[in-house]
Amino acid sequence: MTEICVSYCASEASTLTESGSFIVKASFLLIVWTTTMRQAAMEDGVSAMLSSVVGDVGQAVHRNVHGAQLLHELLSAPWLHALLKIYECLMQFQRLTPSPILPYASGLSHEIISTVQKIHRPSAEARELYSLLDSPHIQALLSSHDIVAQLDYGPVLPPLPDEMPDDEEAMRIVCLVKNNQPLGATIRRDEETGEIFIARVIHGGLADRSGLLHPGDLLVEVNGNPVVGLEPEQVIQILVKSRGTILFKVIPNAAQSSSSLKPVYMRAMVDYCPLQDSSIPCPDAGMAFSRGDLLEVVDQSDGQWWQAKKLPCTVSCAGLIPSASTLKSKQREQWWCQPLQVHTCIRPLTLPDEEDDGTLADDKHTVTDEADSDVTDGIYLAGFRQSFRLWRRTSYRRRRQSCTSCSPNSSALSTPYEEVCLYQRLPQENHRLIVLVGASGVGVNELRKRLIKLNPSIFQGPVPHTTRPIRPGEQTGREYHFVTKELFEYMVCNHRFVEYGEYRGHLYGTSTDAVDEVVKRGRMCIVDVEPRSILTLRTGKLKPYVIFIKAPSPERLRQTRRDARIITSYSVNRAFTEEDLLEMEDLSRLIEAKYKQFFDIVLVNDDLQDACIQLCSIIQEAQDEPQWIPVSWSRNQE
Ligand SMILES: Nc1ncnc2c1ncn2[C@@H]1O[C@H](COP(=O)(O)OP(=O)(O)OP(=O)(O)O)[C@@H](O)[C@H]1O
Repeated sequence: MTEICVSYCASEASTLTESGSFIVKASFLLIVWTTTMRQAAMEDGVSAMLSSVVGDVGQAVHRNVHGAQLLHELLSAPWLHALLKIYECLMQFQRLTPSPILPYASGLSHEIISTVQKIHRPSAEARELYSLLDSPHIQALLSSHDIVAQLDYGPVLPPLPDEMPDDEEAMRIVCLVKNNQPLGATIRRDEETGEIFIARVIHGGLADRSGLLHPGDLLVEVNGNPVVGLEPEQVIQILVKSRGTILFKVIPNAAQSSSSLKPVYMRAMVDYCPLQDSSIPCPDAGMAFSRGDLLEVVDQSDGQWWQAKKLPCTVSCAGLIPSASTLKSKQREQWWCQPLQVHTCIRPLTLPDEEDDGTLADDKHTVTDEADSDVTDGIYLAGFRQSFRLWRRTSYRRRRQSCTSCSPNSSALSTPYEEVCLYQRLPQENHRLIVLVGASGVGVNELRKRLIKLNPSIFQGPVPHTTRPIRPGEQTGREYHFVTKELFEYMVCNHRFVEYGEYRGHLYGTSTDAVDEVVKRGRMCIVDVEPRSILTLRTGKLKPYVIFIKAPSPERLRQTRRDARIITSYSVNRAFTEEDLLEMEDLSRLIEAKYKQFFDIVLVNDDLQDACIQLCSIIQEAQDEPQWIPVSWSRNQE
């Protein structure tokens, strides 16, 4: 069965059933009229008033007044005249119905009796009033009055018979007024019977808001044209050609479910564009999204196509998106079509690095493995040593060259959506792990260092591990955890490192234990990792909050980094070259494109001072304000 989007424009007006009784759903127009012309109706009748307005509007049509034609068609519609006749009957009925002045006269009588009783020296009239009201006859009379006054004597319409004969199906007539909004419904044709059905109603669209059209409703007529046997495209043509109002005759779907669906929140882990998807039932109703977008999925009743809105939401109407299983099968298809990629990123630990042999290092600027200043307020800033940073820098480059396809989103098995929920950290809970990622040289370490220096009793970095020999003045557990190569390799085998690598024959790494240690001490742990390591850190226990440090615009990058210095494996503290800046911009773009679904926020490192202030307030919000986290993190705390 093909499904097609009803893309003409309409709005709800009224509906009638043809089985004797009527349901009147007054349009906005009628509501306005009833309030403004109620008084006029008492005297002249609304029908007469409508005729005179139609005459006036007719003159406006002759004068080519903008919109007058549409209004004239609307006001001349037979259904509106019929509706107003019904309204007049109801008004007349209301006028003839006596209405009580007081619905509860007995209450007033009791109030008067108790007031008179309290008078110190009652007058003769007061005494007479008291005996009158207190007499059983008057009390019985008032009580009978109240019973009658409180009864509703409105006309009771007979209910629809439960079991209607087959030849007398309840037909719903839905009258809609064309405007510039899409109807928000799709139709499909049953290939066996040729019948046209409403396939789906888009949440928040006009059809949904009218409450008159539902999935499964059988479309019988459109503007008086029987549609059985027509192709969906032909039905659409009728709709496109119609002007003013559109009349649908539908047989409601008896099995309609009235259950209100609870929205589910998902983070998109893949990109999707409905215009490039030939399998979507209606591309016009589709909603594009990209990785990292937060989606409010309002309808999952169809296993293949869900309905969702993008948050923060600016439109009331939902869009069609592929369900998780539909996206997964698409991913699998794509994966099989990809050319085979040989991954070269897996290298033995002991393989010497071409950049690591030391012969390339500038003799004048030998790397000494010293940090600018290791100590602040008597507290050591761990993780800022040059060798450790250089290992990160070289491993970055190597991976980038050799393994551009090795990203989470290229995997056929990656989850297309991640269910999320709002999480508010309680004061007694551990702080969330703060993860900074960014292109090499963009300023991740600078920002991290400034943050820790600002308040070392709150912010702290994990102490890295290394196999390089301890030097005089160093302490294990302060600059590094100095361990043997065997122990390091044992930890690697046991997945105890967030990331690790080799630099000039020595191994360096950040262990999960070191991160835990900071968190357990009640501090806020700030780590700077390669983007691919985010995956290792994404656990319910650490609840990482990932901040992507982004390079500013090319002009601002050149302006702000004019006096900045970087360390490379060739030299320490040299100025940025044009090549460095181009590489940084390129890498920044690449990282964002590949990993943005894991970022909680993006911070542009333009002016250093401003970036630092922003970082502080971002971290405070991350810890104290409600944030979206994967549902699995709130369930398990492993
Ligand atoms: N916004 C900025 N304005 C000016 N200079 C900056 C800014 N941010 C960082 N810098 C400077 O740029 C240089 C490189 O920054 P940093 O050492 O933090 O890089 P990084 O991102 O940690 O890269 P790597 O991990 O390769 O060392 C430093 O000298 C730093 O002071």
